[in-house]
Amino acid sequence: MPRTPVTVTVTGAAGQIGYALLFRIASGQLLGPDTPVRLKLLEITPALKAAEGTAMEIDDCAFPLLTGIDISDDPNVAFDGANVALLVGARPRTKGMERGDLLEANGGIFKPQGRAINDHAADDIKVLVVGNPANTNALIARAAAPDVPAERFTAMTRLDHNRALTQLSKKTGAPLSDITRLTIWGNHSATQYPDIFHAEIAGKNAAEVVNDETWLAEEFIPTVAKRGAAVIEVRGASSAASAANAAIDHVHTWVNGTPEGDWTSMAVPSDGSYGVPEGLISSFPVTTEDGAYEIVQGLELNAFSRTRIDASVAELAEEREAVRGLGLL
Ligand SMILES: NC(=O)C1=CN([C@@H]2O[C@H](COP(=O)(O)OP(=O)(O)OC[C@H]3O[C@@H](n4cnc5c(N)ncnc54)[C@H](O)[C@@H]3O)[C@@H](O)[C@H]2O)C=CC1
Ligand SMILES: O=C([O-])CC(=O)C(=O)O
Repeated sequence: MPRTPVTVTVTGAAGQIGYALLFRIASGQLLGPDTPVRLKLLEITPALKAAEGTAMEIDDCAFPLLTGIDISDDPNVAFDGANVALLVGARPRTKGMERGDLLEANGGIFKPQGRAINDHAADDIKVLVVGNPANTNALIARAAAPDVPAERFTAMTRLDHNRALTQLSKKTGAPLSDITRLTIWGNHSATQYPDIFHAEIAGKNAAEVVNDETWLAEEFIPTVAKRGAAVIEVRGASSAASAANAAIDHVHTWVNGTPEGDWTSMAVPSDGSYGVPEGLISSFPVTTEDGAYEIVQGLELNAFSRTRIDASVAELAEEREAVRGLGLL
């Protein structure tokens, strides 16, 4: 018997991430090969035609799992009945900007969308915020949705996680499949902290395998943290297909679970774990099972890690104050 379709709402559907994301969702890569999908696309009015063009192409793929596509410029319509919401629509940064520079331009998008999710989404709604500054935009959306459990609002640090996996694999020569328990802590910004002290390579401690503190501090961490800017510099536009890939990974893991013995990185509302003030949407190591996630508990943090996590969390607290000042919380 065919399963009930899952409604997936994607904002910014006509943008570059949207173009790399929608076909993969419709093909079953987001939720799995047995789950039919209904797509709902949200765009601003001037971009509706471009979204329609993308929808025509999706139709032309004849994806067996896709049961329909609706397009709207009204968040109340686009989030109606949504089980999964991917909030991608926002302005990307350009050369020379930090993601935090987008707070004012993009923050205003997420309050009405949070409200629309509150009023119209399905009871089991799961939200992933991709649009930058992702953590604080998720905070804004969450604050506008008081009837939705706070933990359903998450932001994306999976791209950072994937970037860190590849850098570690290149340094050690270990295959990606041997690397587990890597963590991105904090903000999706240049202050983020990619942590290999608890990571394992084929079961051995990754920091001990690397055994090179200079590489860790001067190459690995800045390369991962500034990778978005490096891509903008070289490509002339911000990461799109890799961001779409990470969004697929984030939701797929949330819905389908982390492998035994491993975890992933997700920015989620803090419950006070690891001294991160409650409510801030900060990246943590998380495990997932049956569509729910839990922050991994009990990791010991050395002074090197503690200082970096504190710096990134302090930035999140500053961003929260800034959007409070803008009347967005
Ligand atoms: N968290 C992460 O790891 C990453 C986040 N990003 C962020 O994702 C966002 C989107 O990036 P791109 O697709 O490259 O940008 P883009 O400019 O190609 O597309 C953005 C789309 O959003 C639409 N949009 C704007 N306001 C909207 C609203 N109120 N409702 C619905 N749609 C709206 C625009 O019309 C446009 O089609 C940017 O903020 C970018 O910085 C990008 C890469 C990674
Ligand atoms: O850096 C940017 O502006 C886009 C982004 O978030 C990333 O690539 O990580």
